[in-house]
Amino acid sequence: MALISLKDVTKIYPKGTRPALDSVNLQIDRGDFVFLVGASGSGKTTLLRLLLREEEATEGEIRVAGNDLRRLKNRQIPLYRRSIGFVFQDYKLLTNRTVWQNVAFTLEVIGARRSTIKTMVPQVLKTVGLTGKEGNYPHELSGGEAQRVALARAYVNHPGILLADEPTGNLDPTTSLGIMEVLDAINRTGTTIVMATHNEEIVNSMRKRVVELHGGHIVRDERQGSYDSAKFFPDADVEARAQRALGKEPQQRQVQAADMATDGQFSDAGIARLASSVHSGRTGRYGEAFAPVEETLTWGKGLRLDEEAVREQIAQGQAADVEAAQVSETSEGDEAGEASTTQEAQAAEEAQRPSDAPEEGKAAPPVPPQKPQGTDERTDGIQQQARAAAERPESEGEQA
Ligand SMILES: Nc1ncnc2c1ncn2[C@@H]1O[C@H](COP(=O)(O)OP(=O)(O)OP(=O)(O)O)[C@@H](O)[C@H]1O
Repeated sequence: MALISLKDVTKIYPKGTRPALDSVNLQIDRGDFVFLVGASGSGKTTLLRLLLREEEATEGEIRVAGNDLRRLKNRQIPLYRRSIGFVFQDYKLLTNRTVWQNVAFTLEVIGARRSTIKTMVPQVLKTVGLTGKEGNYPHELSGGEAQRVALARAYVNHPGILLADEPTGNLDPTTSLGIMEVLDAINRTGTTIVMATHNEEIVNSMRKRVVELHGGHIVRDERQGSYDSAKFFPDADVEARAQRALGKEPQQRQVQAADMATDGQFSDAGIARLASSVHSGRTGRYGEAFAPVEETLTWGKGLRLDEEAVREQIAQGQAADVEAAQVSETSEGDEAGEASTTQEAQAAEEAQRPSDAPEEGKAAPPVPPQKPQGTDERTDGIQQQARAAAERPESEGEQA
């Protein structure tokens, strides 16, 4: 049975003029790595939000690891979400906590033992390449490092499923490569990954399953797919036609050259292709190999109900010890002039954990955690391959 299954799922937002998702059917197996692609507004984020149960489907059935999301009661949602890692484009780190504390927090709220935390946090920080940065606060990190903390936090309790919405959206090509290495390593431990992206370089290099949305419909589902933004961005199409009109062949897709440059040399061909492409210095249609997407993300703004639920609980005196943490997180977000972030909401909802705990037996079973299988070594291996690809003379790639 599929780990994730959507049957005739339609989502119409209260103010939506047309369905954000329209009769979507999708099955994702355990261990899959799925790229969700499609133009802005095609429904990628909506699909992820439905899986996280941040939004409810208007019609249709969604099952995740045996949970029928329609039947999930409000009090079961925090536990359900705890079994899913999620990563956003803009990190959502707790700004008043160090790298170590950000990662440890995820374990603390699920009641992990101090000794477990002491073992797990350094392991995961090593996996994402952040050893040595444990004491840094988020503002003392680069964008790539901050995203690695977000990944570490999403992964530290080895979720069966990791959802990522444009996790490389704000990052430069090399940093994006690092993030993809980590995601690839996480996927190899058995975690199912669903990642929304506009980044054709990544999709074309990694050759994973590609599910393409258009106007809320799935228009393509390929095992080892690619992504050609020319289909979605008229200017790219116009550019190609203009080149033809001038008697020039439009630029070869980078993936072909990258593919040939790395052919047969790396067991981890996807990352190696991406590394080769990134380090070749070739640029995409928009002048950058990894052009940042427009700031159109909507995901992560929908957890207010949970925050309300926490506030209510605090008011009822059920979580007096939680209040200080909740207030400090909220005021921090406010000080930054931002709406409270999903992570903060997650933190708040996680902070409910002690009062939730007795419910655990009744709640939907979490996605079985994945056992780490030498993630560190794999990541090291991938990094070595990436470095090797980076060190290869550029001319090789160009010749290919
Ligand atoms: N909270 C909301 N209320 C009303 N309409 C919404 C809401 N969130 C998204 N939509 C609409 O639903 C459609 C799908 O949006 P969604 O954010 O899922 O697209 P997307 O493919 O993730 O886009 P992007 O790549 O820009 O993030 C869009 O038409 C959008 O305007």
